[in-house]
Amino acid sequence: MQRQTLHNIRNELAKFEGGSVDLDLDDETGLAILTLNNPRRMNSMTGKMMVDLADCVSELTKWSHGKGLILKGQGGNFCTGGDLTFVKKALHYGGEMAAYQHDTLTRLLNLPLISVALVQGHTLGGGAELSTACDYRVMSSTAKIGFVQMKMGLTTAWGAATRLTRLLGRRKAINLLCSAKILTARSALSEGLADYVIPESCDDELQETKHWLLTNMCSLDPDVIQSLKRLVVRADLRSNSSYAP
Ligand SMILES: CCCC(=O)SCCNC(=O)CCNC(=O)[C@H](O)C(C)(C)COP(=O)(O)OP(=O)(O)OC[C@H]1O[C@@H](n2cnc3c(N)ncnc32)[C@H](O)[C@@H]1OP(=O)(O)O
Repeated sequence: MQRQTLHNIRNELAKFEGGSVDLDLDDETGLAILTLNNPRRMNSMTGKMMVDLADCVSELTKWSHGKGLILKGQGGNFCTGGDLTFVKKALHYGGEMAAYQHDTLTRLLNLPLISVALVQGHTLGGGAELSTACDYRVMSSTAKIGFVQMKMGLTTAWGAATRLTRLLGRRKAINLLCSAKILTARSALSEGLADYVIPESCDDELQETKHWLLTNMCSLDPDVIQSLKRLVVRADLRSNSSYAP
């Protein structure tokens, strides 16, 4: 999509205020924390949050010290999708909103950083879609995740049908999308949607996720990690021509 068109959509989305998306970069560990911050509405996304997320992703592309990224929600839930008060007001703008999110989430997935969604509490609809824009999903033992859009008569609009099919294959993707079932962390792990379930006894899930990422995949130099991730992205893009919604 043309930059000018995205710029115009951005100006419209920015009018729908509420919440924020906050970025914290730690040069020492090489880990960035990206926080969806609208806890009163379970971190569901307003137009302004979509714009914030796009800006954070742009900032992350320039972070030379970076190795990994953790995407999380504030206050115990990951994200329950679009903020329904905003979505109802912006229904006429659904196509543009989808195109904007699609561009941002493709850029997020293709960042030269190893990304993990820390899935806690409720992760529904667009929230489940967001989690698939990370390389990995670490889940709290009590978290639940579901692509529930079809219950509202909607399809996935933020690119998850494509990403889920790549992750799990056609049969599982169709099953999750068309049943709208909500998976526990254990079921998500056995389906291959989650990569690690944090033990119930853990009292600091963010710290545990940082440890999981640093010890498993981010122990090397940032230059090496960024180069390897770029190679994987290039290989992926070569074998699949586009990320459609
Ligand atoms: C545009 C992309 C496609 C989409 O993402 S469509 C949206 C898909 N998401 C959903 O359908 C989730 C809607 N929410 C729910 O079903 C329930 O809130 C949920 C997550 C099961 C939690 O239930 P409970 O534990 O009983 O809590 P609750 O309902 O009282 O929620 C607490 C407060 O959070 C609010 N909330 C949760 N999800 C929201 C959303 N997506 N948009 C706007 N507000 C949302 C909810 O309205 C409530 O606020 P309040 O206390 O009534 O002011």
